[in-house]
Amino acid sequence: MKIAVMGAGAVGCYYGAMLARAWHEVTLIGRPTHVEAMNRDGLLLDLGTSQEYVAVTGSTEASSVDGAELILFCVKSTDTEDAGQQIKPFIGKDTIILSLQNGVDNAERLGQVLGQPVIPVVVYVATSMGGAGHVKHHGRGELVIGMSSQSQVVADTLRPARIPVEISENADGALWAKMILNCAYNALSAITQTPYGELVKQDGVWDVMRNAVDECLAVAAACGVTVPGDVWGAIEKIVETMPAQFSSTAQDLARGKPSEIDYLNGYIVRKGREFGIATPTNLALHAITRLRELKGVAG
Ligand SMILES: NC(=O)C1=CN([C@@H]2O[C@H](COP(=O)(O)OP(=O)(O)OC[C@H]3O[C@@H](n4cnc5c(N)ncnc54)[C@H](OP(=O)(O)O)[C@@H]3O)[C@@H](O)[C@H]2O)C=CC1
Ligand SMILES: CC(C)(CO)C(=O)C(=O)O
Repeated sequence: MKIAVMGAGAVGCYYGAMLARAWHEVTLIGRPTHVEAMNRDGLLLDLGTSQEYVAVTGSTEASSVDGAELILFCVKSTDTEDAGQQIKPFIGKDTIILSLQNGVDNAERLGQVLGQPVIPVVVYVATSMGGAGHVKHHGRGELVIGMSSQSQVVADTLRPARIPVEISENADGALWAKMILNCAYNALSAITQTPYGELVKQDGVWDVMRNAVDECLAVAAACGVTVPGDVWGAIEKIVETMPAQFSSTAQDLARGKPSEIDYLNGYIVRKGREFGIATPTNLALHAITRLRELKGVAG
């Protein structure tokens, strides 16, 4: 299949590499340094225990989505509208579009820009960029994709490429479950530049997280969302499974990059206002993270 990835970063490069390894024709659209490295050497897929160069086509041009049957949209939530506008003129009417992004409203926002349906995907993977054209896989890789007439084709394409896929009637709920976990950890880790294991040792931190989560659940209920699974159990598990991890928001701030906080705690605050639900903990976490973002973490 002809596949384009919009946003050749940690997530886009990982799934792009897995698909290219399974003999799909993959074009990754990204920034010049990554694109040059991928076109020169191939994309280095670093699985920890093994490394291999995968043949892909790199491009800096959004027009390279032209002719793609499947698009994986993998930019940060802050870039959804811009990147969507860039690819819009080149998308076919039957092209399948997946949003592989955190936050709960990217598929909807992208769909509004493109004027065609976008399938939301919950991404359970840990990846990072190790340098130009070098993606590191740290664990997991499963995707939960929303139900649509195109979802079975997507699953049949991804599964043989060793990408575990579940089609869910409640992908929105699963996106919320992940966002609630992000609302509990990301801002606290970012503001204090502290890994999770250390964070929760401080008196009161579990209480702050519990308050943030209760607010999120109240807002989810007002939005008519059923959040699946044991939300608090999943939050407790993070400390056990990744005590040394800094949140992606902490990493963004440390690198001086815009974070996705407006689409995490910030989203809860906006939705809370809409429904008349007080969200003081999320409000404080969002505002302080934004201030740290503006001033820089060393400031
Ligand atoms: N990394 C992970 O392990 C996980 C990430 N996620 C989610 O997946 C999404 C993607 O995250 P991740 O891959 O880590 O982010 P990255 O920042 O690594 O990747 C996004 C890439 O897209 C590039 N980009 C943005 N806009 C354009 C554009 N218009 N044209 C070309 N390139 C563009 C960015 O460049 P630049 O930075 O220069 O703007 C960046 O290189 C996020 O929503 C994240 O929360 C979900 C689960 C796990
Ligand atoms: C799961 C968690 C909290 C892991 O760090 C994450 O998704 C993030 O950092 O954004």
